Amino acid sequence: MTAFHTTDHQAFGHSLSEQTSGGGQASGAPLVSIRRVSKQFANGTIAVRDVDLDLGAGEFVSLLGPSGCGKSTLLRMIAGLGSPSTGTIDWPGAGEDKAGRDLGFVFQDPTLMPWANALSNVMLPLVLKHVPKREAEERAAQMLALVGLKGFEKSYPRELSGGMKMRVSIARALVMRPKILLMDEPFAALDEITRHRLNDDLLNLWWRERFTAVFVTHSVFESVYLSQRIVVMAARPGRVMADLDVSAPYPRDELFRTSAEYAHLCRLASGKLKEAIGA
Ligand SMILES: Nc1ncnc2c1ncn2[C@@H]1O[C@H](COP(=O)(O)OP(=O)(O)OP(=O)(O)O)[C@@H](O)[C@H]1O
Repeated sequence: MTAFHTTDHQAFGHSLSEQTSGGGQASGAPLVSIRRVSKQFANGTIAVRDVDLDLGAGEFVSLLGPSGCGKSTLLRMIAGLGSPSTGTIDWPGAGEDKAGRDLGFVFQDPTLMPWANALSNVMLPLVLKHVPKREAEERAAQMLALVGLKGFEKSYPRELSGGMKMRVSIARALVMRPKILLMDEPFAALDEITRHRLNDDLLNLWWRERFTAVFVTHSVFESVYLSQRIVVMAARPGRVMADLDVSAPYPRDELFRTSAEYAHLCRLASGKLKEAIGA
């Protein structure tokens, strides 16, 4: 597990502490290293400016900020879906070849193929990599079981609830066992109970599989519940305002969600977000 420079969290127990470097410096070689990245679109909008961030292997990081602060733009650039106007995004362990950038992406919309059942949807990345059919079926079925959809392999997207469709989407993103899972507000359209359940199951999955998770959200509550680190962003131009270390231990569950510590952490993160919005 990656360790971070912290200021006060030992002294205050359950607290948020700010990274002293301001650049999110993980110890050891980071999985992804973002340096002075800016993105200006053709219409002149500066979506992000001068972002410095390291993403360490195995950590759970949220990008938290108001609408328009560049969270999605940053996530998409990490995924290679669009390049920075200036600055660099490196994968130190992956070499020059982009194929070494081993990632899965989950969008807010599950984007499933409506004509294919759950198993076939999850098999898609394996089929594209020419994995033999039998093996692809087995791996996709295992992944569906891991996201809690055993027994729904033959179901079509129209037969699944919003939460179940999102589970299929996560299974599809994880079926190649990527090192990093990038998620762009994956649960924003779901009701609160379903969202809580998916948060819990995502954490269990992350704990078990040890991928790096980067989670874009507007929600202070969701970011505190899930993350080891919260990168708070501000808009116009999109930039990083704070990099917070969430000290609460895992596993996190319903007890944590209803605890005074969680409420306290949410208050602190909310304060940081307000500062960012006011900046
Ligand atoms: N393709 C594009 N062309 C021009 N401007 C864009 C494009 N994509 C995003 N933007 C602008 O860049 C800024 C950042 O957008 P982005 O979607 O990254 O923010 P966000 O924090 O993810 O917002 P939200 O939470 O609403 O999804 C916004 O002002 C947006 O309008």
